[in-house]
Amino acid sequence: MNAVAASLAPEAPRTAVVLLGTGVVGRALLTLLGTPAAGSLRLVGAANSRRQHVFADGLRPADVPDALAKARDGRDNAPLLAALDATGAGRKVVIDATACTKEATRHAEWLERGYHVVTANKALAGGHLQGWRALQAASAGGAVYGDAATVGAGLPVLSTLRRLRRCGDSLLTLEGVFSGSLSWLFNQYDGSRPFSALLGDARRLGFTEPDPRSDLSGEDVARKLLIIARHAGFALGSDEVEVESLVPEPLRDLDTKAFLERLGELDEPLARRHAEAKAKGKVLRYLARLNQRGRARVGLVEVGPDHPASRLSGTDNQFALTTTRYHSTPLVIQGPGAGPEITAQALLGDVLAL
Ligand SMILES: NC(=O)C1=CN([C@@H]2O[C@H](COP(=O)(O)OP(=O)(O)OC[C@H]3O[C@@H](n4cnc5c(N)ncnc54)[C@H](OP(=O)(O)O)[C@@H]3O)[C@@H](O)[C@H]2O)C=CC1
Ligand SMILES: N[C@@H](CC=O)C(=O)O
Repeated sequence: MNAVAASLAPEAPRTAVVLLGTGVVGRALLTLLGTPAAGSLRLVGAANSRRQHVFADGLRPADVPDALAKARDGRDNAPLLAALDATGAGRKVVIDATACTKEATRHAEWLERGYHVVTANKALAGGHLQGWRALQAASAGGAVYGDAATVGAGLPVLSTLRRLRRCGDSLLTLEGVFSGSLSWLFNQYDGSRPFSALLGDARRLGFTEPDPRSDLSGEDVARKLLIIARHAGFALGSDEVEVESLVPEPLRDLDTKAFLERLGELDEPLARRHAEAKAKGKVLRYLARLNQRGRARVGLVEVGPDHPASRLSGTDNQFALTTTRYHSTPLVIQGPGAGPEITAQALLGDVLAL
């Protein structure tokens, strides 16, 4: 019997959860919810973009895809929240594993209503400053915002920053590689295979955003930079990050399907950038930087063999934090920064930490 099945019982669970999003990350989380680590949780509802299914006594995680395929009601969060309430659980949690901006705008409201929110979706915390402020105000009521998955796919970046700040330390500068997919792409790319073919692989491996332009445009990296900077006390607006997009102009306004059919148009400009860097003995890395004056930039940079980002592999992210106490050399957090399993684990970890 799986772990959540073991908790299918009429008495109130300690923690009840609903899951929004059953894509790459959501499915990996459903797998983890079926393991003993999740034994104390009761999953009472799940939704994709079109439908939801609720069952107050608990859903077996493995049954969710089937239940959603058979569900008839159109998309509505009210029955999911009602299912959480009906459990009488001490901790009621909404897990957001979508990339949907509309759902993200509801995070603050859910917190205000006493639901904990655990999210991989960065659209609110990494969006307009107003949204970030609404989140801070809503969290003051006691409900917890679990955001480990929003930066570094769960690498201990935000938790470290919070701990340093509690001790009175302050972030001075920040630099690194914040995108797992762009890291993987530029760590692999040597000109022998077209960039578009590698991007296809990165999508299949679950590293990219649902629309890979969110990665290639720098938007996803900028969101992570904003989340970290805001945690560190920099009140940065989303329009204050200088962002270099790798998406050619004619591909920017297409729908996702049309964009995916024209991926080949990425190849020539990137092959040229790669050759230029190679001629100087350098490699390309998509870097994020925040300086002491709060100036933020994300974009493609040629780095030499002495630069720490030149030695990354796989989906490695790297966050170099210079603080008032980590001053002569930065505190560096490095490791895989994309992938369904580690992201799902970050979500589960935040739920279990409640
Ligand atoms: N992949 C990774 O390595 C990491 C991803 N993340 C974040 O995780 C999130 C999910 O990514 P991923 O799983 O790759 O994306 P997918 O596109 O694979 O899945 C997204 C899921 O969200 C569902 N969805 C969309 N809108 C809604 C809605 N309004 N209500 C309920 N469900 C909705 C989609 O439904 P449908 O199936 O109907 O399309 C789909 O099931 C993103 O925010 C991403 O930034 C964070 C860290 C790492
Ligand atoms: N698409 C993102 C996934 C994690 O946030 C990335 O490539 O880093």
